[in-house]
Amino acid sequence: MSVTPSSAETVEIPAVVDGQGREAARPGGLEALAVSAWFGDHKVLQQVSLRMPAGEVTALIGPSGCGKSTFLRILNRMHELVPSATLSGEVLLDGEDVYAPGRRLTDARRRIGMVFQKPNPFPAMSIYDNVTAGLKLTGVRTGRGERDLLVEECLTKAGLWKEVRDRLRQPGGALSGGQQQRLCIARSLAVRPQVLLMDEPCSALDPTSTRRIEETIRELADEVTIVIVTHNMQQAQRVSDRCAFFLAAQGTPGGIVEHGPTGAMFDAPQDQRTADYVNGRFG
Ligand SMILES: Nc1ncnc2c1ncn2[C@@H]1O[C@H](COP(=O)(O)OP(=O)(O)OP(=O)(O)O)[C@@H](O)[C@H]1O
Repeated sequence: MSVTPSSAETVEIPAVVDGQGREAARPGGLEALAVSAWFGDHKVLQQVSLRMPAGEVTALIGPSGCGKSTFLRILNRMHELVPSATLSGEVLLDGEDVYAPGRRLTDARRRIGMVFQKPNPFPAMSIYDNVTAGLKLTGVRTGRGERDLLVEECLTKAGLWKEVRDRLRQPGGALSGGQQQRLCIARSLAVRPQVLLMDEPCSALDPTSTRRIEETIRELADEVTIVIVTHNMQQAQRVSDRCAFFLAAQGTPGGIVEHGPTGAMFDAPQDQRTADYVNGRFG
Protein backbone atom coordinates (compact mmCIF):
# COMPACT_ATOMS: atom_id res chain seq x y z
CA MET A 1 0.00 0.00 0.00
CA SER A 2 1.49 3.38 -0.91
CA VAL A 3 1.26 6.57 1.10
CA THR A 4 -0.43 9.34 -0.81
CA PRO A 5 1.69 12.47 -1.28
CA SER A 6 -0.78 14.63 0.58
CA SER A 7 -0.73 12.48 3.73
CA ALA A 8 2.99 11.73 3.61
CA GLU A 9 3.99 15.37 3.18
CA THR A 10 2.60 16.30 6.56
CA VAL A 11 5.81 15.14 8.16
CA GLU A 12 6.49 18.03 10.52
CA ILE A 13 5.01 17.15 13.88
CA PRO A 14 3.84 20.29 15.68
CA ALA A 15 4.29 20.65 19.45
CA VAL A 16 1.47 18.92 21.27
CA VAL A 17 -0.51 21.43 23.33
CA ASP A 18 -2.98 20.45 26.04
CA GLY A 19 -6.36 22.06 26.80
CA GLN A 20 -4.71 24.88 28.80
CA GLY A 21 -2.30 25.71 25.99
CA ARG A 22 0.67 24.16 27.80
CA GLU A 23 3.11 22.03 25.85
CA ALA A 24 2.23 18.41 26.52
CA ALA A 25 4.37 15.26 26.31
CA ARG A 26 6.91 15.21 23.47
CA PRO A 27 5.76 13.22 20.47
CA GLY A 28 7.59 10.02 19.61
CA GLY A 29 7.05 8.08 22.83
CA LEU A 30 6.86 4.36 22.23
CA GLU A 31 5.39 1.77 24.57
CA ALA A 32 5.13 -2.01 24.30
CA LEU A 33 2.36 -3.63 26.32
CA ALA A 34 2.40 -7.37 27.07
CA VAL A 35 4.07 -8.28 23.78
CA SER A 36 4.51 -12.00 23.12
CA ALA A 37 5.92 -13.41 19.88
CA TRP A 38 6.11 -16.73 18.06
CA PHE A 39 7.85 -18.23 15.04
CA GLY A 40 5.44 -21.03 14.15
CA ASP A 41 4.69 -22.65 17.50
CA HIS A 42 8.05 -21.61 19.00
CA LYS A 43 7.31 -18.85 21.50
CA VAL A 44 10.28 -16.48 21.69
CA LEU A 45 8.95 -13.54 23.75
CA GLN A 46 6.69 -13.66 26.79
CA GLN A 47 4.62 -10.65 27.87
CA VAL A 48 7.21 -7.93 27.33
CA SER A 49 6.18 -4.44 28.44
CA LEU A 50 8.52 -1.48 28.06
CA ARG A 51 8.20 2.29 27.85
CA MET A 52 10.68 3.97 25.52
CA PRO A 53 10.29 7.68 26.24
CA ALA A 54 10.45 10.34 23.53
CA GLY A 55 13.78 12.03 23.10
CA GLU A 56 15.72 9.32 24.92
CA VAL A 57 17.96 6.47 23.87
CA THR A 58 16.81 3.07 25.16
CA ALA A 59 19.31 0.20 24.89
CA LEU A 60 18.15 -3.42 24.70
CA ILE A 61 20.82 -5.67 26.15
CA GLY A 62 21.03 -9.40 26.85
CA PRO A 63 22.62 -12.63 25.64
CA SER A 64 22.25 -13.97 22.14
CA GLY A 65 18.89 -15.50 21.26
CA CYS A 66 16.83 -13.89 24.04
CA GLY A 67 14.59 -12.01 21.58
CA LYS A 68 16.01 -8.47 21.42
CA SER A 69 15.96 -8.26 17.61
CA THR A 70 12.52 -9.86 17.46
CA PHE A 71 11.24 -7.28 19.94
CA LEU A 72 12.82 -4.45 17.92
CA ARG A 73 11.27 -5.73 14.69
CA ILE A 74 7.86 -5.94 16.34
CA LEU A 75 8.08 -2.22 17.16
CA ASN A 76 7.86 -1.21 13.49
CA ARG A 77 5.90 -4.18 12.18
CA MET A 78 8.82 -5.90 10.48
CA HIS A 79 8.20 -9.10 12.45
CA GLU A 80 5.16 -9.81 10.30
CA LEU A 81 7.38 -10.06 7.20
CA VAL A 82 8.37 -13.57 8.37
CA PRO A 83 5.60 -15.90 7.11
CA SER A 84 5.40 -18.02 10.29
CA ALA A 85 5.67 -15.06 12.68
CA THR A 86 2.81 -14.05 14.97
CA LEU A 87 2.47 -11.84 18.02
CA SER A 88 0.10 -10.62 20.69
CA GLY A 89 0.04 -7.44 22.75
CA GLU A 90 0.17 -3.79 21.76
CA VAL A 91 2.74 -1.30 20.53
CA LEU A 92 1.73 2.29 21.17
CA LEU A 93 3.28 5.26 19.39
CA ASP A 94 2.08 8.42 21.12
CA GLY A 95 -0.66 6.31 22.68
CA GLU A 96 -1.95 4.84 19.40
CA ASP A 97 -1.57 1.15 18.59
CA VAL A 98 0.58 0.73 15.47
CA TYR A 99 -1.18 -2.62 14.94
CA ALA A 100 -4.70 -1.20 15.13
CA PRO A 101 -6.97 -2.34 12.27
CA GLY A 102 -6.93 0.34 9.60
CA ARG A 103 -3.45 1.60 10.52
CA ARG A 104 -1.29 1.47 7.43
CA LEU A 105 1.83 -0.65 7.53
CA THR A 106 3.78 1.94 5.54
CA ASP A 107 2.75 4.61 8.05
CA ALA A 108 4.24 2.60 10.93
CA ARG A 109 7.45 1.93 9.02
CA ARG A 110 7.83 5.60 8.01
CA ARG A 111 7.28 6.90 11.52
CA ILE A 112 9.46 4.20 13.05
CA GLY A 113 12.63 3.84 10.97
CA MET A 114 15.25 1.12 11.21
CA VAL A 115 19.02 0.85 10.81
CA PHE A 116 20.45 -2.66 10.53
CA GLN A 117 23.56 -4.43 11.74
CA LYS A 118 25.18 -4.49 8.32
CA PRO A 119 25.14 -1.20 6.40
CA ASN A 120 22.74 -1.70 3.48
CA PRO A 121 22.87 1.32 1.17
CA PHE A 122 21.88 0.77 -2.46
CA PRO A 123 25.47 0.25 -3.66
CA ALA A 124 25.13 1.38 -7.28
CA MET A 125 22.87 4.33 -6.43
CA SER A 126 24.46 7.74 -5.81
CA ILE A 127 24.93 9.04 -2.28
CA TYR A 128 22.31 11.72 -3.04
CA ASP A 129 19.76 9.21 -4.36
CA ASN A 130 20.38 6.88 -1.42
CA VAL A 131 19.29 9.63 0.96
CA THR A 132 16.10 10.36 -0.98
CA ALA A 133 15.28 6.70 -1.75
CA GLY A 134 12.82 6.40 1.12
CA LEU A 135 10.80 9.38 -0.13
CA LYS A 136 10.08 7.58 -3.38
CA LEU A 137 9.13 4.39 -1.59
CA THR A 138 6.66 6.21 0.64
CA GLY A 139 5.26 8.22 -2.30
CA VAL A 140 6.39 11.70 -1.13
CA ARG A 141 6.84 14.11 -4.04
CA THR A 142 9.28 16.98 -3.55
CA GLY A 143 10.89 19.59 -5.81
CA ARG A 144 14.61 19.57 -6.62
CA GLY A 145 15.49 22.51 -4.34
CA GLU A 146 13.61 20.95 -1.45
CA ARG A 147 15.38 17.64 -2.01
CA ASP A 148 18.80 19.34 -2.10
CA LEU A 149 18.08 20.93 1.29
CA LEU A 150 16.81 17.67 2.71
CA VAL A 151 19.88 15.75 1.53
CA GLU A 152 22.19 18.30 3.15
CA GLU A 153 20.15 18.33 6.36
CA CYS A 154 20.02 14.55 6.73
CA LEU A 155 23.68 14.00 5.85
CA THR A 156 24.61 16.72 8.34
CA LYS A 157 22.52 15.11 11.09
CA ALA A 158 24.09 11.75 10.29
CA GLY A 159 27.53 13.36 10.61
CA LEU A 160 28.48 12.66 6.98
CA TRP A 161 27.91 15.92 5.09
CA LYS A 162 31.43 17.32 5.31
CA GLU A 163 32.92 14.05 4.05
CA VAL A 164 30.65 13.64 1.02
CA ARG A 165 29.37 17.06 -0.01
CA ASP A 166 31.77 17.18 -2.98
CA ARG A 167 30.87 13.71 -4.25
CA LEU A 168 27.13 13.36 -3.86
CA ARG A 169 26.88 11.75 -7.31
CA GLN A 170 29.29 8.94 -6.49
CA PRO A 171 27.85 5.53 -5.63
CA GLY A 172 26.94 4.78 -2.02
CA GLY A 173 28.83 1.51 -2.30
CA ALA A 174 32.12 3.42 -2.70
CA LEU A 175 32.01 4.70 0.89
CA SER A 176 33.73 3.04 3.85
CA GLY A 177 31.65 0.77 6.12
CA GLY A 178 31.24 3.46 8.76
CA GLN A 179 30.29 6.05 6.14
CA GLN A 180 27.81 3.62 4.61
CA GLN A 181 26.18 3.15 8.00
CA ARG A 182 25.90 6.93 8.44
CA LEU A 183 24.43 7.09 4.91
CA CYS A 184 21.81 4.55 6.02
CA ILE A 185 21.05 6.73 9.05
CA ALA A 186 20.66 9.76 6.72
CA ARG A 187 18.33 7.71 4.49
CA SER A 188 16.21 6.78 7.51
CA LEU A 189 16.02 10.41 8.64
CA ALA A 190 14.83 11.68 5.24
CA VAL A 191 11.27 10.46 5.83
CA ARG A 192 11.21 12.30 9.19
CA PRO A 193 10.70 9.35 11.53
CA GLN A 194 9.72 9.93 15.13
CA VAL A 195 11.56 6.81 16.25
CA LEU A 196 14.76 5.21 14.98
CA LEU A 197 15.39 1.53 15.76
CA MET A 198 19.01 0.39 15.52
CA ASP A 199 19.92 -3.30 15.54
CA GLU A 200 23.59 -3.54 16.56
CA PRO A 201 24.47 -0.68 14.19
CA CYS A 202 28.19 -0.74 15.01
CA SER A 203 28.90 -4.45 15.14
CA ALA A 204 30.41 -4.48 11.64
CA LEU A 205 32.48 -1.31 12.21
CA ASP A 206 35.96 -0.41 13.45
CA PRO A 207 36.37 1.48 16.76
CA THR A 208 36.73 4.92 15.13
CA SER A 209 33.60 4.51 13.00
CA THR A 210 31.81 3.11 16.05
CA ARG A 211 32.60 6.23 18.09
CA ARG A 212 31.43 8.43 15.21
CA ILE A 213 28.10 6.58 15.04
CA GLU A 214 27.76 6.82 18.83
CA GLU A 215 28.23 10.61 18.62
CA THR A 216 25.59 10.70 15.89
CA ILE A 217 23.17 8.72 18.07
CA ARG A 218 23.61 11.17 20.95
CA GLU A 219 23.13 14.15 18.63
CA LEU A 220 19.97 12.64 17.12
CA ALA A 221 18.45 11.77 20.49
CA ASP A 222 17.21 15.34 20.93
CA GLU A 223 14.76 14.96 18.08
CA VAL A 224 14.24 11.25 17.49
CA THR A 225 13.42 8.54 20.00
CA ILE A 226 16.09 5.87 19.66
CA VAL A 227 15.95 2.18 20.57
CA ILE A 228 19.24 0.34 20.07
CA VAL A 229 20.19 -3.33 20.43
CA THR A 230 23.79 -3.71 21.51
CA HIS A 231 26.03 -6.46 22.87
CA ASN A 232 28.64 -3.90 23.85
CA MET A 233 28.16 -2.89 27.48
CA GLN A 234 30.47 0.11 27.18
CA GLN A 235 28.42 1.27 24.23
CA ALA A 236 25.16 0.88 26.17
CA GLN A 237 26.66 3.04 28.93
CA ARG A 238 27.99 5.65 26.49
CA VAL A 239 24.88 6.13 24.37
CA SER A 240 21.78 5.17 26.33
CA ASP A 241 19.60 6.94 28.88
CA ARG A 242 17.72 3.75 29.76
CA CYS A 243 18.39 0.04 29.44
CA ALA A 244 16.26 -3.08 29.35
CA PHE A 245 17.91 -6.40 30.15
CA PHE A 246 16.40 -9.34 28.22
CA LEU A 247 16.94 -12.96 29.16
CA ALA A 248 15.60 -16.32 28.02
CA ALA A 249 16.15 -19.18 30.44
CA GLN A 250 16.89 -22.52 28.77
CA GLY A 251 13.92 -23.61 26.67
CA THR A 252 11.70 -20.67 27.67
CA PRO A 253 10.72 -17.50 25.81
CA GLY A 254 12.64 -14.28 26.40
CA GLY A 255 11.46 -11.52 28.69
CA ILE A 256 12.72 -8.44 30.48
CA VAL A 257 14.42 -9.13 33.80
CA GLU A 258 14.95 -5.50 34.68
CA HIS A 259 14.84 -2.06 33.08
CA GLY A 260 15.55 1.46 34.19
CA PRO A 261 18.00 4.38 33.91
CA THR A 262 21.32 3.19 32.50
CA GLY A 263 23.36 4.42 35.47
CA ALA A 264 21.25 2.43 37.92
CA MET A 265 21.26 -0.69 35.72
CA PHE A 266 25.06 -0.74 35.72
CA ASP A 267 25.87 0.65 39.17
CA ALA A 268 23.05 -0.78 41.29
CA PRO A 269 21.11 -3.50 39.45
CA GLN A 270 18.20 -4.93 41.41
CA ASP A 271 18.48 -8.47 40.04
CA GLN A 272 21.55 -10.67 40.46
CA ARG A 273 21.21 -11.88 36.84
CA THR A 274 21.46 -8.28 35.61
CA ALA A 275 24.54 -7.72 37.78
CA ASP A 276 26.15 -10.87 36.42
CA TYR A 277 25.40 -9.91 32.81
CA VAL A 278 26.51 -6.27 32.91
CA ASN A 279 29.70 -7.32 34.70
CA GLY A 280 30.49 -9.86 31.97
CA ARG A 281 29.99 -12.96 34.11
CA PHE A 282 27.88 -14.59 31.38
CA GLY A 283 26.48 -13.93 27.93
N1 LIG B 1 13.11 -15.81 11.18
C1 LIG B 1 13.10 -16.64 12.23
N2 LIG B 1 12.51 -17.85 12.15
C2 LIG B 1 12.48 -18.69 13.19
N3 LIG B 1 13.02 -18.41 14.39
C3 LIG B 1 13.62 -17.24 14.55
C4 LIG B 1 13.69 -16.27 13.48
N4 LIG B 1 14.35 -15.18 13.92
C5 LIG B 1 14.68 -15.43 15.21
N5 LIG B 1 14.24 -16.65 15.59
C6 LIG B 1 14.39 -17.26 16.92
O1 LIG B 1 13.85 -16.37 17.88
C7 LIG B 1 14.64 -16.35 19.05
C8 LIG B 1 15.05 -14.93 19.36
O2 LIG B 1 15.95 -14.49 18.32
P1 LIG B 1 16.43 -12.98 18.23
O3 LIG B 1 17.24 -12.84 16.98
O4 LIG B 1 15.30 -12.07 18.41
O5 LIG B 1 17.38 -12.88 19.51
P2 LIG B 1 18.48 -11.80 19.87
O6 LIG B 1 18.44 -11.61 21.33
O7 LIG B 1 18.31 -10.59 19.03
O8 LIG B 1 19.81 -12.55 19.45
P3 LIG B 1 21.22 -11.95 18.94
O9 LIG B 1 21.70 -11.10 20.07
O10 LIG B 1 22.06 -13.15 18.69
O11 LIG B 1 20.91 -11.16 17.70
C9 LIG B 1 15.80 -17.30 18.81
O12 LIG B 1 15.47 -18.57 19.38
C10 LIG B 1 15.85 -17.42 17.30
O13 LIG B 1 16.36 -18.67 16.91
